[in-house]
Amino acid sequence: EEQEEDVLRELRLFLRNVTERLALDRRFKAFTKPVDIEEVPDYLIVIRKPMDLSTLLTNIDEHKYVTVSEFMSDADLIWQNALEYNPDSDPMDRHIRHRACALKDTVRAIIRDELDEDFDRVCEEIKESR
Ligand SMILES: CC(=O)c1nc(NC(=O)[C@H]2CNCCN2)sc1-c1cc(O)cc(O)c1
Repeated sequence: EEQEEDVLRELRLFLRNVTERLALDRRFKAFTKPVDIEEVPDYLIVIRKPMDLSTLLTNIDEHKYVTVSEFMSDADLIWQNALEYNPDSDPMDRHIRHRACALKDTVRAIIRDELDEDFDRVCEEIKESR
């Protein structure tokens, strides 16, 4: 009902704010847009579920997420994919892995510091009721 839509609207505002802050962070430039398959032709062979910060924003606007946990599953794909695609000792691989780990830690720190656990519980209850 109306109260549920108010909660989900507030969730979308929170998730957009988090995602936009990540997209403004220069460390995460490589994660802001889908990997360009022209530039990186083997990417889709290695990475089955591509994800990036602009796609997270599109998903938010399309009401894909009812809980923070669902959002986190997609957000985690970004750094997990980067670690998987860049496993080598190559300096570029190490550079991307370092940024992927920074993204993982930053997302978790923001959620820990800024997500109210009672609000999260209400979202989880809406999800279970659907
Ligand atoms: C996001 C990601 O996972 C990514 N990984 C890369 N790895 C490499 O280039 C390594 C792979 N091993 C051999 C030596 N090169 S480049 C790259 C990337 C960076 C951007 O600025 C935009 C973009 O779309 C993708």
